[in-house]
Amino acid sequence: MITFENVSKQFTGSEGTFTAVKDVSFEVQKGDIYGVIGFSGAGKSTLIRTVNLLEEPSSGKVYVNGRDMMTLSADELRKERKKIGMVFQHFNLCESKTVFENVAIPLRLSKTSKKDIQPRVKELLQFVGLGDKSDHYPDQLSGGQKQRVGIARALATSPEILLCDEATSALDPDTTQSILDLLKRVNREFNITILIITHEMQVIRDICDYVTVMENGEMIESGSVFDLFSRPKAKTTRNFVNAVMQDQLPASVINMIHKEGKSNRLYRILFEGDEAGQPVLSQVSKQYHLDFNILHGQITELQDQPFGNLIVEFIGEENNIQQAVEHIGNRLTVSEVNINERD
Ligand SMILES: Nc1ncnc2c1ncn2[C@@H]1O[C@H](COP(=O)(O)OP(=O)(O)OP(=O)(O)O)[C@@H](O)[C@H]1O
Repeated sequence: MITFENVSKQFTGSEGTFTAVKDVSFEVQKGDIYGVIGFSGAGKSTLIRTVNLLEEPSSGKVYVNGRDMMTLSADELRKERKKIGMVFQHFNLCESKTVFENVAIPLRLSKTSKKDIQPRVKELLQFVGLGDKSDHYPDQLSGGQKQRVGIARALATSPEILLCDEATSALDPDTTQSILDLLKRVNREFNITILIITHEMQVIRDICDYVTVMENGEMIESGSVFDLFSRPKAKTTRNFVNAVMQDQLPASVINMIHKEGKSNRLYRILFEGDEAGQPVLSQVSKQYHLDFNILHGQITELQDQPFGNLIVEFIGEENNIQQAVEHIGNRLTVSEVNINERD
């Protein structure tokens, strides 16, 4: 649906040329929610803006529905842009217009007949939960409500793609969650493909199917959200994952282990899908006569599947521990944790 092929973008200013995006290639399939995560300045905004050519790539290509956006005539580009809605971090609402009029803007621009505008806007406001705010002005709304107006406006012309540029970054955690739930409904109910850029790993965890991690303009890691969370490779990715999954032992636990001077073995166990519901630890504990101590971790949901990441200490005979780990490894992902080398 959206293909980035070796996309690079340079900006030239008084201080010379700066490369904001370097050789980025990935594909967003129809119906997916695809996230791009990175710190400030990683090049995310520049990249997302190449999709509707708000920013022209310096080299490489961006295809939308198989069409190279750079080769379109002005008229064709206008038509393609109608199929791409955009949601912004700071909402970009027109403060002097009512909620109704803000949502109607794209309909008026696309010359929708007056009699069709009224029911369409009403339907959109109902969908985003603002059916009673039609005559309000933006300054009478909370941040979350403003973003709902922004989403309704982006959906007005029934786009196939929604681009979200840090759509939740200006919102508090509860409001973020409600906007993410709304974006998920947009995706599921209208089958709209969503490309979202963010610096918040929670956004990736909660709604995305696939993710690309960017750093200094480059893609450093890419894959399904499940794979990236369960097996992050790059250091930056691990830091992002750790921010929401707490998959590293906290210093207090490490200090406690050092203080006790115990040499028992610690293992990281990843539970995925159906396995997350199985009593694996109590089974091996009985079978191999071991005690176990869950030192850290959590069970959460990724892409609508349970996912657990636990750090467990086994206490017992070395031989039994080895057999238990082998047993667990036949069903789950298990690896030894060395507390002296933080991974
Ligand atoms: N029009 C421009 N002219 C010059 N430099 C630019 C321009 N737009 C972006 N940049 C630079 O390109 C780099 C990437 O910016 P970009 O906004 O794409 O990053 P980002 O990952 O979206 O970060 P943020 O979340 O802070 O916007 C930054 O160093 C920025 O200063």
